[in-house]
Amino acid sequence: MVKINHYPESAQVAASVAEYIIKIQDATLASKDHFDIAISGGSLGKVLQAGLINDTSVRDKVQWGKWRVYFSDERLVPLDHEDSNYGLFNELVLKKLAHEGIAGPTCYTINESLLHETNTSTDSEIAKEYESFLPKHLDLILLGAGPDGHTASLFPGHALLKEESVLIATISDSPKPPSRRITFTFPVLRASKNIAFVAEGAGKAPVLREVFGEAKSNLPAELVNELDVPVVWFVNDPAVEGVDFSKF
Ligand SMILES: O=C(O)[C@H](O)[C@@H](O)[C@H](O)[C@H](O)COP(=O)(O)O
Repeated sequence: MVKINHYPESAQVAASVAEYIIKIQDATLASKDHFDIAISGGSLGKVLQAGLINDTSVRDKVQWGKWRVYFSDERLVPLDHEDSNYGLFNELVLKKLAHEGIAGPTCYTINESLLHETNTSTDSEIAKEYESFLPKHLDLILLGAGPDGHTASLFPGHALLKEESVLIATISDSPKPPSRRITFTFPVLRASKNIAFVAEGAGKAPVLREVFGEAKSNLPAELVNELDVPVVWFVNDPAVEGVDFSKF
């Protein structure tokens, strides 16, 4: 089941994403102690900062202390490196929360002690350890979509699209730098209770016309849409220019 929410302004996208997250957070916390949420890199950090922290009408509704935050993909660089997805979340969300005196979430990061700048022999240990952190079902996975249709670090035509034997895979040939990463595989996405995409900007329109088009594209973002999981897209109007919404 796929739903698309589109808005003229980025501020409206952020507000709508925040409202959606709070709804799932509240429904989740009504029956368990933690909210297991995965986030991605790219522009998502900015959206979360705008929607969940800067918007004071929402800020008090976020139960950060009960959040367990995972990363749908992570670049194999130190956590304070500018390419780190955790590093970005730290800069945009965690530091901002600390500055506001708000206690932050529990974050699951890659084990930096296993990271070597040039030697990739321990990358699979990093993936294996990260896999051990994952709950059976995430409550929500927030994804981005690249202009090539990739999501997390699952790239078009890559063998990892068919990976079923591990939950976290290593990738050493990512077409988008940096080339060494770990990523959720489809079994994790398939087991999630909810999935949402956030995609903004005219640069996304050509690929979203393919993802939502009549002809099957087999692009990773389209393969996520086809899962038996509720999938909601949050986009601004330029990102979906020319997209045919009739079947959604
Ligand atoms: O680590 C990564 O490369 C990101 O997780 C990636 O999958 C991102 O979500 C998309 O490329 C969309 O990026 P934007 O949000 O910047 O468009």
